[in-house]
Amino acid sequence: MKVVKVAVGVIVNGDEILLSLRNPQQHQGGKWEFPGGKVEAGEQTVDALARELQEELLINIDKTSCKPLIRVEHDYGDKQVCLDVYTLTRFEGEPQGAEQQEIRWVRRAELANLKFPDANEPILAQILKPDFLA
Ligand SMILES: Nc1nc2c([nH]c(=O)n2[C@H]2C[C@H](O)[C@@H](COP(=O)(O)OP(=O)(O)OP(=O)(O)O)O2)c(=O)[nH]1
Ligand SMILES: [Mg+2]
Repeated sequence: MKVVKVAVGVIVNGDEILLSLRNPQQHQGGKWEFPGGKVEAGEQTVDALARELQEELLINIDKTSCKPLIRVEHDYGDKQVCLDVYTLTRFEGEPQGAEQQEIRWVRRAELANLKFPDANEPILAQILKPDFLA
């Protein structure tokens, strides 16, 4: 099966992280996600991340503030994904759910109470480490 390469952004503001609710008709619909999307052929991952965050949230990120956090490979059975996850702290514009999706700033300690796709487990573990972003 072909692996879908995905650029994912953990957008951090102090102790809060920006989440986006996947639309019900999408793969893994109805679950919270870190915004991002598929990397196109020939595209650099951070460029894909910037493009996706512009499309989904109408923000312009500072690519130099993007730091690799973790790579997660996960097989959903119907779909295999490789998530390249970056933290970022600097962007311009006020985030909006440009694709009619709900968005929400959530404190790190609250993340454990929300439903995420299975692939996100190791990402959440990284974010919940005491030295995250230290
Ligand atoms: N963005 C994002 N995708 C995730 C996360 N966790 C996870 O398993 N995924 C999966 C779900 C999808 O199969 C894939 C991302 O695809 P996507 O649907 O967001 O791609 P896209 O934004 O380019 O959207 P589309 O135009 O294809 O609908 O990665 C996550 O935290 N964020
Ligand atoms: Mg997306």
